[in-house]
Amino acid sequence: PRHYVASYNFIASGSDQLGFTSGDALLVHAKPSSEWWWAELRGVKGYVPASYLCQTGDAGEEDEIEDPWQDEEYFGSYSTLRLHLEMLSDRSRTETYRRVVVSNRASLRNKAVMDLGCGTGIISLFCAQLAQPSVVYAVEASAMAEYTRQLVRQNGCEEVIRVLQGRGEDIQLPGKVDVLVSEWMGNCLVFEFMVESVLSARDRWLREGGVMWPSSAALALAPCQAHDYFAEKMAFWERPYGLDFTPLQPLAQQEFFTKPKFSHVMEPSDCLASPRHVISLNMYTLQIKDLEEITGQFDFPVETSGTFHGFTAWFAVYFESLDAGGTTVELNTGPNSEPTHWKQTLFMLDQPVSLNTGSSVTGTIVLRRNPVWRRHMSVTLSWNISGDADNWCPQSGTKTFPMWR
Ligand SMILES: NC(=[NH2+])NCCC[C@H]1O[C@@H](n2cnc3c(N)ncnc32)[C@H](O)[C@@H]1O
Repeated sequence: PRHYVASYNFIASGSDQLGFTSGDALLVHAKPSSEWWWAELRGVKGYVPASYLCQTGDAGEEDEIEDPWQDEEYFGSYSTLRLHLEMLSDRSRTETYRRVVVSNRASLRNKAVMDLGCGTGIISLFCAQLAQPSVVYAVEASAMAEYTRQLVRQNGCEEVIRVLQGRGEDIQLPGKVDVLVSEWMGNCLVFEFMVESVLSARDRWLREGGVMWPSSAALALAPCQAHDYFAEKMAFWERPYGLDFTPLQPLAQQEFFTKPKFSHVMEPSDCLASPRHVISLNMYTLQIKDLEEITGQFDFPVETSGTFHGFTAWFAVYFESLDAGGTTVELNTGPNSEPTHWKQTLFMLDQPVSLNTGSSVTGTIVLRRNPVWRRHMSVTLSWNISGDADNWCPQSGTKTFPMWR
């Protein structure tokens, strides 16, 4: 963050704007655009007009406008093998995409396909190797694209696959495509918000009546116990080495339970109620503006008495057949399916609550996209425990988890 002083008064006109008086010292946290910056004044944050401010201290040295998509860091992370190895090593994920190609091989004949965010090109290679599309546009923004070209040649697919290095938003295709396939899913389905790039490519390049793979997506949720995680991060401070370290527990709650826990492996037996799909996305009708705030409702009848430590979330995506009436292929990242590299995401409550069968946990989940950092979001879970008269614990609560900003 950098210090600026206000040269003029500014009256805020939107709920997300920050008003100030000439002479105020503001802290600028981010510069998502050259017109509006994200700043703080006396603990309040909001958008401010950049032209009203001038830098204090080392004036003149203008720091670069930060990219709200953090594309340099994002695509940088995909230019090394680490993430590609993780994804390719995820057999459930990769075999599912292969199964989609194989079960649609006849209908893929002579079709034009776009593989958005192809990475090493695995999906494109499946298409060219296991079916006979007329062309596959393999689009990849990171430096990996150079190697993807080599892999295409190495596997004799250069007749069919054309690797285009660039962002899906920027590249030009010679024509529209019949199928838009992508592996865009992040934690809690939308983290990283690559889904926006997929929708942008759909609107630009998918022909009328073309097919989206995945065709739909769902976020699943369940109230759960997480005894191991709670013991490891919170109960630990009760009596380490015979000493009482409980004054550290508020710190532990802040440090370990404020953000969601990625890559959590939940046992099916940890579920206190049958998991539900709380959010469903239709990839044909979903609009980019819908991504700003996605809300789901839930009502979980408690089936297993136990300790309600938090909620666990995961996703499933569905690939409809190119043939009317053909079978839909599912990729499910939940605790009852083949493990995947996404595993599940655990949201820990501040205080565990004991739950008895007969009660129910009802409430909402809201995914709110970060207005400044466009690949980030927050998840707000609000719950109400009803139908358990003899329970003295707090009956309702709400908690907002940043992912990550
Ligand atoms: N499932 C995920 N969470 N990530 C897996 C796919 C991500 C791959 O798509 C590439 N990628 C991501 N966004 C884009 C984009 N807009 N244009 C081109 N390539 C992209 C990225 O460089 C990486 O190789």
